[in-house]
Amino acid sequence: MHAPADTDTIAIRARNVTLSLGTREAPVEILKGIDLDIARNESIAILGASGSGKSSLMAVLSGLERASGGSVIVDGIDYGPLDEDALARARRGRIGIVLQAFHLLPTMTALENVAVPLELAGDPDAFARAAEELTAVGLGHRLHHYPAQLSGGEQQRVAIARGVAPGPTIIFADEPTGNLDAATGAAVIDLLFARKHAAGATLLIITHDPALAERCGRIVEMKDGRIIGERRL
Ligand SMILES: Nc1ncnc2c1ncn2[C@@H]1O[C@H](COP(=O)(O)OP(=O)(O)OP(=O)(O)O)[C@@H](O)[C@H]1O
Repeated sequence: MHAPADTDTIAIRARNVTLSLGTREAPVEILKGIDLDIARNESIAILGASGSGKSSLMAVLSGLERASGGSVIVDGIDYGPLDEDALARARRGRIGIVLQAFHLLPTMTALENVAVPLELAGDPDAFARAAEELTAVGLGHRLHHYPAQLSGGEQQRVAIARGVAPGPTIIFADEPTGNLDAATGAAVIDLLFARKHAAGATLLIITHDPALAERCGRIVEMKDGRIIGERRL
């Protein structure tokens, strides 16, 4: 495994990435040859209609799903030759994922939702670190509340704290404002960008909200498993 020369500037490099799911008899081609370079510290929005392949692309770039073809190099590490354990190690501490708030575990408090993944990753100060991160997203007074006791915006802030707490170099956010009203969504995005800047991380946001996409420095548009356009702001 060798690092390409431009590891210093490129966070993610995807080359001719394909993804086929479904069965062997009836494969469904979901990603159809994606080429994408994402620079370090960049903020990039992947915009596209429902079913265009945005979440699938995020899954492949974040190492949750393996590409069927092509190559994915993240932080200079080629995912291709890695076995499951090596891939999990490569993701740990490097990739932060902010999902929609409903993915919080309902039986755990806000603090536990953030701390337990840190603890599982071997952080000896998991609870202190989690409390710090929740305080940074304005939830220092809600540490022991369960998700059902929090508003939608507060739950999304817990999801941000959970994604950002391990100090990732790349943050992936899938529809982070999906279930929020416009004002709450804008506040959540302010917070996501603030945490991105504090961490000096690269940020990739999946959305079908053009207003959210405009907050990023670069917008890539997908349709039917392909990138069909891009613009820089
Ligand atoms: N496991 C699977 N098997 C077969 N097809 C799948 C599978 N997972 C996703 N798909 C299909 O792949 C396509 C892309 O899905 P994906 O979730 O990546 O789109 P998306 O752009 O993120 O959509 P949305 O905005 O609705 O979340 C869809 O047509 C979906 O039905």
